[in-house]
Parts: sequence; C-alpha cells; structure tokens
Amino acid sequence: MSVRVIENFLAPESHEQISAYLRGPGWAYGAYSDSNAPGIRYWYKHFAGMVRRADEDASQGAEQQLAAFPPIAAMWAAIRDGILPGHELIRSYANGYPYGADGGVHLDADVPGHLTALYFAHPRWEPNWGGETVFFDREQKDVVATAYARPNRLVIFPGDLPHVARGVSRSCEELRITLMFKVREAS
Ligand SMILES: O=C(O)CCC(=O)C(=O)O
Ligand SMILES: [Fe+2]
Repeated sequence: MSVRVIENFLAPESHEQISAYLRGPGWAYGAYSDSNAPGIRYWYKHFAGMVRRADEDASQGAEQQLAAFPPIAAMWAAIRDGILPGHELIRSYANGYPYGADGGVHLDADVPGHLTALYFAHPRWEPNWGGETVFFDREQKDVVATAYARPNRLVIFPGDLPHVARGVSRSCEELRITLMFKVREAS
C-alpha cells in the first residue's frame, strides 16, 4: 500500500465541528518532525499515546486516553471502523503550522506495518498557500506523491514512507491543521 487519499471523509457539519474544536485553545509550541533538525518547530496538541519517543511505549491505553477528547475519539472510531479495521491506535495529536513553521523529511515508524492517518482539519485552503504533504521514495531521491491540503481530506500512508509537511505561504490566512492517528495492526 502506498498513499491512499479519501476525500470528504466527514459529513460537512462534522468537519466544521472538528475544525472548530481543533482551532480552540490548547496548543503547545515546540514540536519538530526531524530529530536531526529540531530547530524547526511548530504548534501541537497531544491527545493520546507516546509524547515523543517510540520506546516510551505509552501506546498502552492510547484509546482510553483519547476518550478525554470526544470529538477526536469519534474521529478515530470512524477511521478504525470504516477504513482501518484490525488496527490499534498508538498515538494521536494535531499539528498547527502558521506561516514560518516548517516540517522536515522524516519517517513515522522505522518498522513496516505501521500506518499514519492524516486529516486536513482547517476549514479552508487555497492553492497559493503551500502546505502540501509531500512523500518521497525510500531513498529520498524523488517525490512519489503530494497531498494538497484540501479540507476534510484523509490521507493514509505507511509509516516508513519518508514525508514532510511543506511550509505555509506568507499569503496564508489560516492555521494549517493536521490531525494524526498513528496505528499498527492489532496483535
Ligand atoms: O502535517 C503534515 O502534513 C505531516 C505531519 C507529520 O508528518 C507528522 O506529524 O508525523
Ligand atoms: Fe510524519
């Protein structure tokens, strides 16, 4: 499986609800996507699972932790039941990129069998705003897929596929918000 894109994943009113929920309070600053270049930071909201390192293994009970955030838990249930049956949640959080923030090319998992579900949660996006999620081949020699940051779009990809959140243009009027669910096959 490579990169799978699902348009209009939620009903429009559900998208608006989760979008408003994520735009609300609770952001923290300082997340980074490439431990070799941690100078590049962005905003985040942690919901469940490990906070930083895979070996923390706070994956124990990630679903229970998510229950504290009902709209996010409902979203995970919809993804699990509709698209990823047989998978368990390892981690969930949201990223917020204003103009000036940048991702770095990275892997989400260094073992096969892990998947990431990424949801574009901002209410509106324009082609001039940048902020695409770009995927590379495993040698990182070429782009293999690009996901335009279309609102209400869900993207599912293998955790060991290199990818990056590209920066947002200065002309962008929105906070670019992605909601992540990192999963693996249930044991
Ligand atoms: O926001 C994005 O497009 C990518 C985020 C990401 O790769 C991550 O949080 O692991
Ligand atoms: Fe990632």
